[in-house]
Amino acid sequence: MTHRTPDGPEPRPDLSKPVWQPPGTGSGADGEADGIHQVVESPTEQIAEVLADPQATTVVDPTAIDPALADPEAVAEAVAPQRDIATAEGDTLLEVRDLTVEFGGLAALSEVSFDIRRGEILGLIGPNGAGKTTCFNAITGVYTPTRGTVTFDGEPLGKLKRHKITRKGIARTFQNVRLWGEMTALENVCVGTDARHKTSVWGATFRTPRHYREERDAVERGMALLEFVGIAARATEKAANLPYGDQRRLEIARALATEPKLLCLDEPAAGFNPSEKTALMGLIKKIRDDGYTVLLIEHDMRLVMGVTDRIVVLEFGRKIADGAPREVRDNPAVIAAYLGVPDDDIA
Ligand SMILES: Nc1ncnc2c1ncn2[C@@H]1O[C@H](COP(=O)(O)OP(=O)(O)OP(=O)(O)O)[C@@H](O)[C@H]1O
Repeated sequence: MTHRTPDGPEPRPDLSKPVWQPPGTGSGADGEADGIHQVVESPTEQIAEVLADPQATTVVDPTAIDPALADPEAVAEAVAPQRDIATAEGDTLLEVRDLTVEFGGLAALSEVSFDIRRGEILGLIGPNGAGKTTCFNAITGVYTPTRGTVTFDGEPLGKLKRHKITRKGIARTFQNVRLWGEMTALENVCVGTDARHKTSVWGATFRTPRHYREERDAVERGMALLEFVGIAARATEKAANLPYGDQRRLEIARALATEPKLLCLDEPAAGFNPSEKTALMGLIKKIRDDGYTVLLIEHDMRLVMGVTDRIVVLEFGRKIADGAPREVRDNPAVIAAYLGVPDDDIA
């Protein structure tokens, strides 16, 4: 079976079967590969068994699969293996300068500049059509800016393609859920880890020891990620069968699987009820506390005010405010933009 990526026709590996083979059945012709099989231990084997079971679409007990998943600290460590950031927290991670995106004659984004600092949650807000998604798309390589620059971790992103930007450490979720519906939750997350794999096509074809090791690590980290976002019990459920809220969490887990330095969330709470929104706020803070930097587009002001460290406000493609949540909330231009006060009335 060929899986398609949400954005394009790139063929995906078939992960609907266990991602490795039992000892003695490997296609590797030499004993080396079998040697690797023999060091595969539970919990990985147990996860493989669960995945191999065609009836395994029900709730599983993650801690029965891997007792380490009961320890939140161990889970947090597995989710963010690089979280001891070499550069100090608070340094600039992403620099947007004079970013302009035009569609025909329409400027969806005009000369927008802001920074994202390491370890913060930055909110990007604004009324409908303000240019938030366009800004996201220009940062993540979906659109090529008409003018302006985006510098990430000290390097200009220029006209880099999306997958190269992902490899540099920017991951995102989309306004509309984009998952591989026929794949299980765990498989969706394991695909996210592909971005960090070093196995060559040759290595994958001939199933080298490194290939096995990477697949095994992907499954173990995948389970930790699902536990981290709160859906490990649904690991073996097809993504399409998950409740909507869990699908949103799965998207976040899959984005985290690429080990990003910056996680961009495009309206992650869209369609949530108030209690789901509160729970999501907790998750976003937990992600930040685990060492990630987060860029959050969100319509819900309460959520944005409650979770962000700083906020950038756009209106009609231009930045109208930038600051701490309280400053932004009290800014007359922001109030006018949201409440539709005539320009003349703005102090
Ligand atoms: N691919 C495109 N082609 C033409 N116009 C576009 C395109 N993408 C966005 N726009 C226009 O650019 C402007 C900004 O849209 P954008 O989606 O970035 O706003 P937004 O702040 O994310 O809005 P919303 O909150 O409704 O999602 C809008 O006028 C929109 O119609």
